[in-house]
Amino acid sequence: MNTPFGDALAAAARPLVMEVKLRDADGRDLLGGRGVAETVERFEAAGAPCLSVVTGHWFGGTEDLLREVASRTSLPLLRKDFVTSRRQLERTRELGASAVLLTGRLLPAGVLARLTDRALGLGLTPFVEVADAAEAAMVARGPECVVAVNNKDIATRERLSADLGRSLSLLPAVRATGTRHPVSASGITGPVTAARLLGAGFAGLLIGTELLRTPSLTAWCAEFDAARSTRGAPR
Ligand SMILES: O=P(O)(O)OC[C@@H](O)[C@@H](O)c1c[nH]c2ccccc12
Repeated sequence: MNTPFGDALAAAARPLVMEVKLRDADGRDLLGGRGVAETVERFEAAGAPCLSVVTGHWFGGTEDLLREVASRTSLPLLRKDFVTSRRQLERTRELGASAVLLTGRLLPAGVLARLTDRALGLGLTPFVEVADAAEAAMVARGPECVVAVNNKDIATRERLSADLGRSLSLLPAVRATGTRHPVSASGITGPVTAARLLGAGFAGLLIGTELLRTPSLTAWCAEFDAARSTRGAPR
Protein backbone atom coordinates (compact mmCIF):
# COMPACT_ATOMS: atom_id res chain seq x y z
CA MET A 1 0.00 0.00 0.00
CA ASN A 2 1.24 3.49 -0.80
CA THR A 3 1.35 6.09 1.94
CA PRO A 4 2.41 9.74 1.76
CA PHE A 5 5.00 9.21 4.49
CA GLY A 6 6.54 6.03 3.04
CA ASP A 7 6.40 7.32 -0.53
CA ALA A 8 8.10 10.60 0.37
CA LEU A 9 10.87 8.69 2.14
CA ALA A 10 11.32 6.26 -0.76
CA ALA A 11 11.51 9.06 -3.35
CA ALA A 12 13.94 11.28 -1.43
CA ALA A 13 17.44 12.10 -2.59
CA ARG A 14 18.34 12.29 1.12
CA PRO A 15 16.11 9.79 2.91
CA LEU A 16 16.40 11.42 6.31
CA VAL A 17 13.41 11.83 8.60
CA MET A 18 14.52 15.00 10.39
CA GLU A 19 13.12 15.38 13.87
CA VAL A 20 11.74 18.38 15.73
CA LYS A 21 12.44 17.65 19.40
CA LEU A 22 12.53 20.48 21.92
CA ARG A 23 14.70 18.85 24.59
CA ASP A 24 16.86 15.80 25.11
CA ALA A 25 16.00 13.16 27.73
CA ASP A 26 17.94 15.17 30.35
CA GLY A 27 15.93 18.31 29.70
CA ARG A 28 18.60 20.18 27.71
CA ASP A 29 17.31 22.51 25.02
CA LEU A 30 17.87 21.22 21.48
CA LEU A 31 16.61 24.09 19.31
CA GLY A 32 19.57 26.29 20.25
CA GLY A 33 17.64 29.54 20.24
CA ARG A 34 15.88 28.84 16.94
CA GLY A 35 12.13 28.80 17.02
CA VAL A 36 10.00 25.96 15.75
CA ALA A 37 9.28 27.83 12.49
CA GLU A 38 12.97 28.36 11.78
CA THR A 39 13.77 24.73 12.58
CA VAL A 40 11.11 23.53 10.14
CA GLU A 41 12.41 25.91 7.44
CA ARG A 42 15.95 24.70 8.00
CA PHE A 43 14.89 21.06 7.58
CA GLU A 44 12.84 21.83 4.48
CA ALA A 45 15.76 23.72 2.96
CA ALA A 46 17.93 20.64 3.58
CA GLY A 47 15.50 18.57 1.51
CA ALA A 48 13.81 16.61 4.31
CA PRO A 49 11.16 14.39 2.67
CA CYS A 50 9.18 14.13 5.91
CA LEU A 51 9.56 15.26 9.51
CA SER A 52 9.20 13.66 12.91
CA VAL A 53 7.67 15.69 15.73
CA VAL A 54 8.19 14.55 19.32
CA THR A 55 5.07 15.24 21.36
CA GLY A 56 6.23 13.08 24.29
CA HIS A 57 6.59 15.14 27.46
CA TRP A 58 9.93 13.49 28.38
CA PHE A 59 11.34 15.53 25.53
CA GLY A 60 9.44 18.75 26.18
CA GLY A 61 6.84 17.90 23.55
CA THR A 62 3.14 18.72 23.44
CA GLU A 63 0.25 18.26 21.05
CA ASP A 64 0.52 21.98 20.29
CA LEU A 65 4.00 21.43 18.92
CA LEU A 66 2.62 19.00 16.34
CA ARG A 67 -0.18 21.39 15.49
CA GLU A 68 2.32 24.20 15.02
CA VAL A 69 4.63 22.16 12.78
CA ALA A 70 1.63 21.00 10.73
CA SER A 71 0.62 24.62 10.20
CA ARG A 72 4.08 25.48 8.87
CA THR A 73 4.77 22.67 6.42
CA SER A 74 3.00 20.36 4.05
CA LEU A 75 5.61 17.61 4.48
CA PRO A 76 4.21 14.33 5.86
CA LEU A 77 4.66 14.28 9.64
CA LEU A 78 5.37 11.44 12.07
CA ARG A 79 4.07 11.83 15.61
CA LYS A 80 6.58 10.43 18.12
CA ASP A 81 5.03 9.68 21.47
CA PHE A 82 4.11 6.68 23.56
CA VAL A 83 0.80 5.93 21.92
CA THR A 84 -1.15 3.09 23.50
CA SER A 85 -4.82 3.81 22.70
CA ARG A 86 -7.20 4.24 19.78
CA ARG A 87 -8.17 7.65 21.05
CA GLN A 88 -4.56 8.83 20.77
CA LEU A 89 -4.51 7.61 17.16
CA GLU A 90 -7.62 9.62 16.33
CA ARG A 91 -6.10 12.65 17.99
CA THR A 92 -2.87 12.14 16.01
CA ARG A 93 -4.85 12.28 12.79
CA GLU A 94 -6.76 15.38 13.92
CA LEU A 95 -3.49 17.14 14.71
CA GLY A 96 -2.31 16.69 11.14
CA ALA A 97 0.15 13.77 11.26
CA SER A 98 0.51 11.19 8.46
CA ALA A 99 2.36 8.59 10.51
CA VAL A 100 2.41 7.47 14.12
CA LEU A 101 5.03 5.81 16.29
CA LEU A 102 4.06 2.42 17.72
CA THR A 103 6.67 1.14 20.14
CA GLY A 104 7.27 -2.63 20.17
CA ARG A 105 8.80 -2.52 23.63
CA LEU A 106 5.63 -1.04 25.16
CA LEU A 107 2.89 -2.96 23.42
CA PRO A 108 1.89 -6.62 23.73
CA ALA A 109 1.58 -8.30 20.30
CA GLY A 110 -2.24 -8.24 20.27
CA VAL A 111 -2.38 -4.54 21.13
CA LEU A 112 0.28 -3.72 18.55
CA ALA A 113 -1.74 -5.55 15.89
CA ARG A 114 -4.97 -3.77 16.88
CA LEU A 115 -3.35 -0.34 16.92
CA THR A 116 -1.70 -1.08 13.56
CA ASP A 117 -5.11 -1.93 12.05
CA ARG A 118 -6.70 1.12 13.58
CA ALA A 119 -3.90 3.45 12.41
CA LEU A 120 -4.15 2.13 8.86
CA GLY A 121 -7.93 2.49 9.00
CA LEU A 122 -7.47 6.16 9.86
CA GLY A 123 -5.00 6.66 7.01
CA LEU A 124 -1.97 6.84 9.31
CA THR A 125 1.22 4.96 8.47
CA PRO A 126 2.38 2.90 11.45
CA PHE A 127 6.04 3.64 12.18
CA VAL A 128 6.80 0.60 14.30
CA GLU A 129 9.97 0.75 16.39
CA VAL A 130 11.64 -2.48 17.45
CA ALA A 131 14.66 -3.16 19.62
CA ASP A 132 15.12 -6.91 19.18
CA ALA A 133 14.18 -9.80 16.91
CA ALA A 134 11.19 -10.85 19.03
CA GLU A 135 9.68 -7.38 18.64
CA ALA A 136 10.32 -7.45 14.89
CA ALA A 137 8.48 -10.79 14.73
CA MET A 138 5.41 -9.12 16.33
CA VAL A 139 5.02 -6.56 13.53
CA ALA A 140 1.61 -6.93 11.90
CA ARG A 141 0.89 -5.89 8.28
CA GLY A 142 4.60 -5.19 7.80
CA PRO A 143 4.31 -4.33 4.07
CA GLU A 144 2.09 -1.38 5.05
CA CYS A 145 4.37 -0.15 7.85
CA VAL A 146 7.65 1.64 8.21
CA VAL A 147 9.68 -0.58 10.54
CA ALA A 148 12.50 1.07 12.46
CA VAL A 149 15.24 -0.27 14.70
CA ASN A 150 15.58 1.96 17.77
CA ASN A 151 19.29 2.10 18.56
CA LYS A 152 18.56 3.39 22.04
CA ASP A 153 16.75 1.85 24.94
CA ILE A 154 13.48 3.38 26.05
CA ALA A 155 13.72 1.37 29.28
CA THR A 156 16.52 3.77 30.31
CA ARG A 157 14.61 6.76 28.88
CA GLU A 158 17.12 6.81 26.03
CA ARG A 159 19.80 8.26 28.29
CA LEU A 160 22.48 5.69 27.51
CA SER A 161 24.55 5.72 24.36
CA ALA A 162 23.18 4.23 21.18
CA ASP A 163 24.15 0.86 19.76
CA LEU A 164 24.25 1.18 15.98
CA GLY A 165 25.37 -2.45 15.80
CA ARG A 166 21.79 -3.26 16.81
CA SER A 167 20.56 -1.77 13.55
CA LEU A 168 22.98 -3.83 11.51
CA SER A 169 22.21 -7.07 13.29
CA LEU A 170 18.43 -6.57 13.17
CA LEU A 171 18.19 -5.56 9.52
CA PRO A 172 17.37 -9.13 8.34
CA ALA A 173 14.59 -9.44 10.96
CA VAL A 174 13.21 -6.06 9.91
CA ARG A 175 13.28 -7.06 6.24
CA ALA A 176 11.46 -10.28 7.16
CA THR A 177 8.45 -8.18 8.26
CA GLY A 178 7.93 -7.38 4.57
CA THR A 179 8.32 -3.64 5.08
CA ARG A 180 9.46 -1.60 2.09
CA HIS A 181 10.92 0.97 4.44
CA PRO A 182 13.49 -0.38 6.91
CA VAL A 183 14.72 2.56 8.99
CA SER A 184 17.43 3.06 11.59
CA ALA A 185 16.44 5.50 14.35
CA SER A 186 18.06 7.29 17.28
CA GLY A 187 21.58 8.08 18.32
CA ILE A 188 22.93 8.45 14.79
CA THR A 189 25.85 10.87 14.78
CA GLY A 190 28.11 11.94 11.95
CA PRO A 191 27.36 12.07 8.23
CA VAL A 192 29.78 9.25 7.46
CA THR A 193 28.10 6.88 9.93
CA ALA A 194 24.70 7.87 8.51
CA ALA A 195 25.90 7.13 4.96
CA ARG A 196 27.20 3.75 6.13
CA LEU A 197 23.83 2.76 7.56
CA LEU A 198 22.17 3.50 4.23
CA GLY A 199 24.94 1.62 2.47
CA ALA A 200 24.20 -1.38 4.69
CA GLY A 201 20.66 -1.48 3.32
CA PHE A 202 18.47 0.85 5.35
CA ALA A 203 15.99 2.80 3.22
CA GLY A 204 15.89 5.72 5.63
CA LEU A 205 17.24 7.14 8.86
CA LEU A 206 15.51 9.07 11.62
CA ILE A 207 17.81 11.70 13.09
CA GLY A 208 16.98 14.27 15.75
CA THR A 209 19.65 15.54 18.11
CA GLU A 210 22.53 15.46 15.63
CA LEU A 211 20.74 17.55 12.99
CA LEU A 212 19.33 19.96 15.57
CA ARG A 213 22.76 20.55 17.08
CA THR A 214 24.97 20.67 14.02
CA PRO A 215 26.11 24.26 13.43
CA SER A 216 25.66 23.97 9.67
CA LEU A 217 23.05 21.60 8.32
CA THR A 218 24.19 22.49 4.80
CA ALA A 219 27.73 21.35 5.56
CA TRP A 220 26.43 18.19 7.28
CA CYS A 221 24.33 17.30 4.22
CA ALA A 222 27.24 18.00 1.84
CA GLU A 223 29.45 15.60 3.82
CA PHE A 224 26.66 13.04 3.89
CA ASP A 225 26.19 13.24 0.10
CA ALA A 226 29.94 12.96 -0.43
CA ALA A 227 30.21 9.94 1.88
CA ARG A 228 27.36 8.22 0.03
CA SER A 229 28.85 8.77 -3.38
CA THR A 230 32.34 7.65 -2.34
CA ARG A 231 30.91 4.44 -1.03
CA GLY A 232 28.81 3.98 -4.15
CA ALA A 233 26.05 3.25 -1.69
CA PRO A 234 22.81 1.84 -3.08
CA ARG A 235 19.94 4.31 -2.85
O1 LIG B 1 17.70 12.50 18.81
P1 LIG B 1 18.06 11.15 18.25
O2 LIG B 1 19.02 10.41 19.12
O3 LIG B 1 18.50 11.25 16.82
O4 LIG B 1 16.72 10.25 18.29
C1 LIG B 1 15.58 10.60 17.59
C2 LIG B 1 14.36 9.76 17.98
O5 LIG B 1 14.53 8.47 17.54
C3 LIG B 1 14.05 9.82 19.46
O6 LIG B 1 13.68 11.13 19.71
C4 LIG B 1 12.98 8.85 19.93
C5 LIG B 1 13.07 7.50 19.83
N1 LIG B 1 11.98 6.92 20.36
C6 LIG B 1 11.15 7.86 20.81
C7 LIG B 1 9.89 7.75 21.45
C8 LIG B 1 9.24 8.91 21.77
C9 LIG B 1 9.80 10.14 21.52
C10 LIG B 1 11.08 10.24 20.89
C11 LIG B 1 11.74 9.11 20.54
